[in-house]
Amino acid sequence: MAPWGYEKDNGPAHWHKDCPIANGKNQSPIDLINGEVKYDSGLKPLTAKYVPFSDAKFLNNGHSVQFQPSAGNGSELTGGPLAVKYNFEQFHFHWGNNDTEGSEHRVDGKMYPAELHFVHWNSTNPSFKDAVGSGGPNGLAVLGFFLKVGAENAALKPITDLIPKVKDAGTSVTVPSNFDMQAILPATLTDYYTYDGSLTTPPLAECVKWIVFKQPLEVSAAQMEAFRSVINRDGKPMGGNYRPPCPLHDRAVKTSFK
Ligand SMILES: NS(=O)(=O)c1c(F)cccc1F
Ligand SMILES: [Zn+2]
Repeated sequence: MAPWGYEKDNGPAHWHKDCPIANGKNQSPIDLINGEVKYDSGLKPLTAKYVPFSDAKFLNNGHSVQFQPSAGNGSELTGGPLAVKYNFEQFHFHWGNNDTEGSEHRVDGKMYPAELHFVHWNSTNPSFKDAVGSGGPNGLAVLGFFLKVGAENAALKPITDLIPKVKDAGTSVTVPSNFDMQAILPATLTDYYTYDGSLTTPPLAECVKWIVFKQPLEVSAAQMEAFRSVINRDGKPMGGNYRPPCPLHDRAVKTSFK
């Protein structure tokens, strides 16, 4: 099989051949159906403490554009449904070729134009890779933010301004050290959905505590167009790099809000 992607010949319907867990019972993303979620008053806000990175790259890996520090720097996530501290690993995006599609998670069947994932790994493991393979839903904690078109996002502008420099697959650029990742996040990380799931790309490991925020972030139309100019490994627009929703099976989706 050609390396996995999102085209007809290598897209989500093919992934099960190399990753049989694709048909597992804890797969992501899912459709977050408000009539089926359950409020949990024990779910407190998340706390993200992000320290500016002196050496980080922004890269086009052929299926997303990704902010990737060269090493950890004490940036961490705690609180919410998490029992321990999680180390920041990377953030990346999924988006569509028009404003009616692009997000991985959906809310009552509605897709947003894009979704931003902040990936963290359980600090009781020696590395990100070990956390992915650690078994069970506590290896990674991924924060999901929906993006909708509106005002320009000043916190994301240093990143979206770099997109033209990573238009082609396999290219990367150094991110200025004064980039303030913390500024991307809302001041309080309160209203979210949380459930046990998987990576949404191969290897699709069922190792993720998903935390998807109810309130979308805004980006400008120009910032959305920047994403839509990115090219994938086959020389086609990368837009459409989202997996469709997977069956919930007997999982519960909890909310921190009523
Ligand atoms: N999309 S996702 O956030 O599940 C994800 C990860 F967490 C880790 C690696 C790749 C990837 F795509
Ligand atoms: Zn993702």
